Amino acid sequence: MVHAIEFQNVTKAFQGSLHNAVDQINFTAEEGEFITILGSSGCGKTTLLKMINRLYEPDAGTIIVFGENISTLDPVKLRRRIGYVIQQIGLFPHMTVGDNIAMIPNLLKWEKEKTEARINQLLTMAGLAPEEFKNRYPAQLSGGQQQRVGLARALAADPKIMLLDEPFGAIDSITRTRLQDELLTLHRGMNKTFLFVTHDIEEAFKLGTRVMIMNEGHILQFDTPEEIILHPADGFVKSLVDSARAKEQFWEKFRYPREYR
Ligand SMILES: Nc1ncnc2c1ncn2[C@@H]1O[C@H](COP(=O)(O)OP(=O)(O)OP(=O)(O)O)[C@@H](O)[C@H]1O
Repeated sequence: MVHAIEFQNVTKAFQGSLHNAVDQINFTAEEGEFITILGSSGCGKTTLLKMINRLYEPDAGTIIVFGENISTLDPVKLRRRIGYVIQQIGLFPHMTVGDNIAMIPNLLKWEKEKTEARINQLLTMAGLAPEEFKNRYPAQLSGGQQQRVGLARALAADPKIMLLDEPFGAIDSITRTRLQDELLTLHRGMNKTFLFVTHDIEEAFKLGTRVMIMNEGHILQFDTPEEIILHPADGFVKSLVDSARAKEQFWEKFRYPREYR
């Protein structure tokens, strides 16, 4: 079976650090999964994600994406096949919303009409009327709208994998809840693999079909939210779950039918 993503004994250390940022990690992610990666600051979440699009190179181990060892691929071409959304959004301020979304299609030399249709489709999907938003500049958008455009841009060339690094971290909680719901709906309509980094346990359990819990460069548990709640792998995971389940909103995730999770 070809996995969407496979990590085989992957290790990454940064100079001057006492322990490995990511230490001998093994896991597989399948097509269509929504995986959330949860852990406290500095546990290696971002490092893990950035190795998938080769913004970081591992010191040891192998990463395989849809059957291909990514170390053998051209990093630039690999990145065009993988959507990437970060907290800081990274929209180009001097480019309109439409041009931001068209960035990868233009690099891939799509026909103008095809790109135009894709911009309209993605903006509509992101809840932004194309005629109203296409020609605006990022500074003329709210934070939540900018994040929607960031998502639309990452989806432009229809990547099979989406890497999302705390995309809603800087957004107020009301907008954040709405964006989470929209992202779930979006994911349901696509057969894409999402890897979503967060340090917010409620967000991780609400969004993830499986949750990867990390600590100090290791994966402590990687399972469905239900399994983690029922059978926490160790004391660390148990205390994490206990701290969250006391809060009412933790249970909101169960609004979502099981077959979608
Ligand atoms: N470019 C870098 N140079 C040196 N050390 C780094 C670099 N990037 C990350 N590290 C270190 O590697 C470890 C893991 O960092 P990483 O950014 O992956 O953590 P994280 O779990 O994403 O944290 P956060 O939630 O704070 O973003 C940390 O100890 C960090 O200080």
